[in-house]
Amino acid sequence: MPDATKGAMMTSASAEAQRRGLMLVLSSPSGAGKSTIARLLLEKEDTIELSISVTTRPRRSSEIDGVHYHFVSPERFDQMRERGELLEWAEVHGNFYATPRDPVETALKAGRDVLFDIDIQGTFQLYERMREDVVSVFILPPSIAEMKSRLHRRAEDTEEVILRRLKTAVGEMRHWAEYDYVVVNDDLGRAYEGVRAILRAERLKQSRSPAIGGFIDGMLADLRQELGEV
Ligand SMILES: Nc1nc2c(ncn2[C@@H]2O[C@H](COP(=O)(O)OP(=O)(O)O)[C@@H](O)[C@H]2O)c(=O)[nH]1
Ligand SMILES: Nc1ncnc2c1ncn2[C@@H]1O[C@H](COP(=O)(O)OP(=O)(O)O)[C@@H](O)[C@H]1O
Repeated sequence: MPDATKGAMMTSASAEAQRRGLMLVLSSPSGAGKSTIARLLLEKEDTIELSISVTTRPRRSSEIDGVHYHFVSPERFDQMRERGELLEWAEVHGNFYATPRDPVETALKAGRDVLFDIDIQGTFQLYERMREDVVSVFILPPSIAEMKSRLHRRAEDTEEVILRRLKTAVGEMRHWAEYDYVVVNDDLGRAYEGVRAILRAERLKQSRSPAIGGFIDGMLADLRQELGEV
C-alpha cells in the first residue's frame, strides 16, 4: 500500500473514533410501522443502540422489562423526574414515558449513535435541549385505511385503544414539517433502506465529523509531497 493511502486510512479511522454520536429519532402515528423499522435498524446496524425508555404503561405479553422498556410505578417515575434523571418526558395515551439521561450521554460521548422511538412531544423537547445532535424522521403509513388495518392486524389493542390512537394521530400528523425527514412506509424494505440512507448520510456530514478537517489536511500534505512541492 502506498504510504499516502495508508496515512489517509489511519487518519480516517481516528476521525471516526473522535466523532460524537448522533440521536436518530423515529416518530410516527401508531400503526405506521416505526417499531418494525427500528427493530430492523438495530438488527442490521451494529453502531446504533436503542434508548430504552421508562414507562408507567402496563407491560404487554410480548414485552421484556429492560429490553423494550423499563416498566416503573408512577411513584418511581415522579422520583426520576424530580431528580433530573430524565432527558425528556411526556404523557401519551394516558401513560407516562421518558428517556433516561445517563445512557444517552455516555453513548454520544463514546461516538455511538442512539435510536429513539419517542412521540412528537419528546422530539420537540430534544430539539430544545440538543438540536445539534438530533436527526428526526417522521414515518407515515401509505394511507389511513392501511394504518387502521395494521393496528387491527397487530392485534395488541382493543377497539377503544385503537380509536384513541387514531385520534392522537390527527394531532401528530399536523407537525410533519417540523421533522428533518419524512419516510412513507409502504413497502417495508424500501422504507427501511430510506431510513438507513438518512443515517449514513448524516454520519458523514462535515458538521458531525469534527476531525474531517484534519483528515483532509493530511491528504493535502501527502499530495503535496507526491507532487514534490515540499
Ligand atoms: N416522549 C416519549 N415518548 C415515548 C417514549 N417511549 C415511547 N414513547 C412513545 O409513546 C407512544 C406509545 O408507545 P407504546 O405504548 O409502546 O405503543 P406503540 O404505539 O405501539 O409504539 C409511541 O408514540 C412511542 O413513540 C419516551 O421515552 N418519550
Ligand atoms: N410496510 C409494511 N407493510 C405491512 N405491514 C407492516 C409494514 N410495516 C409494519 N407493518 C405491520 O404493521 C403493524 C404495526 O407496525 P408497528 O411497527 O408495530 O407500528 P408502530 O410502532 O408505528 O405503532 C405490525 O403488525 C407490523 O408488522
